[in-house]
Amino acid sequence: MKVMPTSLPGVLLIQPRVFSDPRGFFMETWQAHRYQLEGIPGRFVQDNYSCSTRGVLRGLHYQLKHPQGKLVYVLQGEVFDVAVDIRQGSPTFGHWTSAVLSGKNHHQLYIPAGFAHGFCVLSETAHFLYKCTDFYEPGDEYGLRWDDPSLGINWPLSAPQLSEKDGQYPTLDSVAQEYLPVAEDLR
Ligand SMILES: Cc1cn([C@H]2C[C@H](O)[C@@H](COP(=O)(O)OP(=O)(O)O[C@H]3O[C@H](C)C(=O)[C@H](O)[C@H]3O)O2)c(=O)[nH]c1=O
Repeated sequence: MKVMPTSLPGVLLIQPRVFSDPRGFFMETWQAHRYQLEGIPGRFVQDNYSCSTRGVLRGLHYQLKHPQGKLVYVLQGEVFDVAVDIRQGSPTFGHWTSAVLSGKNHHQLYIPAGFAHGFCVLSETAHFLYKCTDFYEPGDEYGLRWDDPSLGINWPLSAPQLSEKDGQYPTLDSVAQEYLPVAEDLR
């Protein structure tokens, strides 16, 4: 397994070891000890699975009371995945990083708690799995506009299919500080 830093400290790109043979392939998608050695927490409490069609964009979402760290990957299809540092006081506040995750490259992205997360689908369908470090709390869902000009994310599409909720989120510069997570080491 190879783990590489990204332009955002704490956000890690993981290339798990894949064992291919004439039957197909085998890979471990998570292993607490090995991932903890690479700085990825061993405490995931919830797995999520979403399926989306080409052109769908889910995000940019974050939580406040129960901020979720996420280990995200694609079983089938291809997505452009984005993490945005929105932690108050962070030196990389307002910066973003991205990775193309697919059922072919098997890459994973670890996104720490306190970051906004989203992805758009580049294939006919994308089966998206992720592990979360905290539980989902219906009243604890917040988000930012996918096309926030102050973020300048280079999405590889221009007219995504959004949920009604995702189409109404504010820009980062219009969100009051108390509605933004605090960097854990600054708590
Ligand atoms: C996230 C979540 C949702 N739900 C229910 C709530 C809704 O009735 C339905 C769809 O939820 P939503 O439209 O928020 O799903 P996504 O747009 O995929 O949201 C996710 O998308 C981005 C990319 C993320 O990183 C977050 O995990 C999450 O915000 O599932 C649950 O029951 N449990 C959950 O953990």
